[in-house]
This record gives sequence, structure tokens and C-alpha cells, in this order.
Amino acid sequence: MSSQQYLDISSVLAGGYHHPLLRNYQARGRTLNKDMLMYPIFITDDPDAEVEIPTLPGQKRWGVNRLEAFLKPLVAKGLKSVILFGVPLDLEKDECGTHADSDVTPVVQGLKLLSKLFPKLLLAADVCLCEYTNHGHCGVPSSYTKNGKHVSRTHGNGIYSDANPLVDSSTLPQENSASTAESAHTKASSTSHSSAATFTPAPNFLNGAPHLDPTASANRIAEVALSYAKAGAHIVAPSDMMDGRIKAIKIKLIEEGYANRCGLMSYSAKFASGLYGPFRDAAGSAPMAGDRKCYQLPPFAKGLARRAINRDAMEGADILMVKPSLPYLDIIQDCATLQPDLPTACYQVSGEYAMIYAGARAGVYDLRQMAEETVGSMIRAGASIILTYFTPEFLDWLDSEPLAH
Ligand SMILES: NCc1[nH]cc(CCC(=O)O)c1CC(=O)O
Ligand SMILES: [Zn+2]
Ligand SMILES: [Zn+2]
Repeated sequence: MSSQQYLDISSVLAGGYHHPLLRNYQARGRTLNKDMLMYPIFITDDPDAEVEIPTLPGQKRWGVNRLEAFLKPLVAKGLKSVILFGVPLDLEKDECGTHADSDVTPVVQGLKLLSKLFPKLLLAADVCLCEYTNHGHCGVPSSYTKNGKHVSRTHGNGIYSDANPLVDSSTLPQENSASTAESAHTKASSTSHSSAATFTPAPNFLNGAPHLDPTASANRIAEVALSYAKAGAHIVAPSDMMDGRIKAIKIKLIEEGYANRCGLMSYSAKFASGLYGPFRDAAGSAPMAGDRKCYQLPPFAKGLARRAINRDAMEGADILMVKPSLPYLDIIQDCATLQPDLPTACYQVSGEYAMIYAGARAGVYDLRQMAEETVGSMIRAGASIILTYFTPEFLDWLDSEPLAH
């Protein structure tokens, strides 16, 4: 018998990865490149604003007049795509987010301007209502009280019907009008630019949030998406998590002749995460009462996430997204394997960015190494589009001497 039969050949791995290039080979092509990066930017309604966001170090709220100077050097470095978030600070907020798609909304203005300034830049627009509503939730409430009147929405029989008109139900039994008027006043003064309205928590919700009407919400979201498509968005990205909104948007885009010009990226598996704090700070979009637990997924809900991914694919999404990213790598992998024919995107959210940034500042680790390691894990899990606030840094890092990992 030859001695070779006793050698355990497969136990030797180290010979194949000691050199930096040998190490890179092991990624088998699954490495970050500039095409994969989508940069989230905040556009506000003060056209000259350039305001630091304390909880998101390095990121700012930009006025439209500042966008050219801000983005030009990044485009020169190879920035391929941005996703716009609107931050209305002076525009009046109301029940259904009127200014999400008015002509003066900063996102509409930003899209029009950026398509002229940077015709090759891929423009995505986040679509949600929470930045524009006086209740700060991502949909349209079923009922509320305003100016002493109780307003409730009639229920449609299908989620894709036209928006149900608001019904003035002053003939319906009124809630205690004295206390309603008082709390309306309190809420109005706590949000200076909001018109006074009060929202009754849904009786069977334990989190104090109002019930959001899925029909009205999906229809309103679809209207907003259409206006962003008309303003020049190549991709609309609804982050609201209302049931039925993907189909509602897709149908709206088809009906209005925009379906072949504007893609639909769904925040499919969006979890009720603790990692959105800095964003809500930046966008002023924290809910006034309750939380988002009636429409964002429970963090341990792998099954719901898988169902949402499949549903959104069936409803016409062109890209599926998982959010946040690092604590949900298994969901990214599920998304990529459940729907291999659609690109998987993931959002390294504000809290993930802030966490990595803070750790690096505290000397716990190196910023670049950790940014690359975390985004690398997302790519390994199956993501090919990464939304990250580290995009400007990555553009530099990808042009410089590679970091040996
Ligand atoms: N629909 C709002 C929205 N769109 C994107 C984010 C989070 C992004 C981030 O944290 O970077 C949020 C916050 C939320 O759902 O409360
Ligand atoms: Zn929202
Ligand atoms: Zn309803």
C-alpha cells in the first residue's frame, strides 16, 4: 500500500490563500463594485440648506440648490445611483401627506433637477408618507378627528379600487368633543407645521397607533410613486409596508404609461428595527403616537419575510429589498434564493452606519475594514445592490490600494 493513501489531502486549506490575491480569488467574484452602490440622500425644502445630521455623522440634509456641488465630485468618482428621501421642514403636514407629491416637494424638485444635471445617474426615489403626514405614520388613517369633526373612510371592497373618498361623518356618533378638541390643540402645538388633527388608536392595537386603511394607503402611495416617475425617477421604492401597494403602484404605472420607464424596487422585508433612529432624526419622520409594529415585520419573523418577498415578486416588483441588512443576512439569502430571477437589494440602514462609525471612533476597529467586512457579508448572502451611507467612502476605497482582508 502506498503511503499516499494515508495522507489526508483535504485537510490542507492554508496553502490556497496566503497571498492577498489568492485571498481575493476565494471571493469568486462576489466583491463590491461601484455599480452595486446606491447612495441615500436627504433633500429638504430649504433650497439652500446644507445641514449636518448629528446622529448620522458625515451625512447632511441638502437643499436643491446645493445638489450639484454635492454630487458632481461623487459622480466624477463613479457614483452610479442615488435614492432620494424628502425632508419637509416647512411644508404643512396633513392626514394623507399632500406634500409627498406636490410641485413644491423637495423630492419632485430634486428629481427634475438631477435628471438634467446628471442624465446618466440612476435616480431612485423612496416613496412613503411618514415624512409628510401629521401623524407620522406610513399610510392613511381610517379615521381621525379634525376641527371637532370625526372623519372616517368608507371601506372599499378591493384594495386596488380608486381611493375611497373621505366621508364627513358628523352625523355619526361623536366622541367626547371637549377632550378631542383639547388633545387636538396639544398635538398641533407639538408639531408646529401640522394642521390640528387627532388620531384615535385602533381599539385592538396594543401599540397606540391608528388603524391605517390599506386601500386608501396603497392608492395614495401609488399616486405619489407616479408623480416621482413623472418627475424623472428611474426607480420608485415604496418603504411604507402597506399591503397591496406593489400591485397598486404597478397598475398605476401601467395605466399612466410609465411602467416601461420606471422600475419598482420594493422594500419587501422591512423589519420593525431599532436601527432606524438616526434616519427618523434626519427625516423628521418619527410616528406621533404608537410605533410601526402594525406594518413592519417582527424581527424574528423569517416566515413572514419570505411570504412578503414572494408576494411582492408576484405583485410586480422589479427589485426586492431587505432592510436592515447586517442582522438579517439570512433573509437576504432567502430573498436571493426564493426569487433568483430578481435582483436582491439590501439597505445598510442609518443605525448600522452609525454603529460602525461610532465603534471606529471609539477605537474598537478600523472603519474601512468594518465597512468592507459588513458589506461583504451582504454580498456573500446574495445582495447585488447595496444602499449605504458609506457610498462616498467606498468610491474612494475602490479607487485606492485594496485593503488586505
Ligand atoms: N418609511 C420610512 C423609512 N424609509 C427608510 C427608513 C430607514 C432608513 C434608515 O434607517 O437609514 C425609514 C424609517 C422607518 O421606517 O421608520
Ligand atoms: Zn414611512
Ligand atoms: Zn378601509
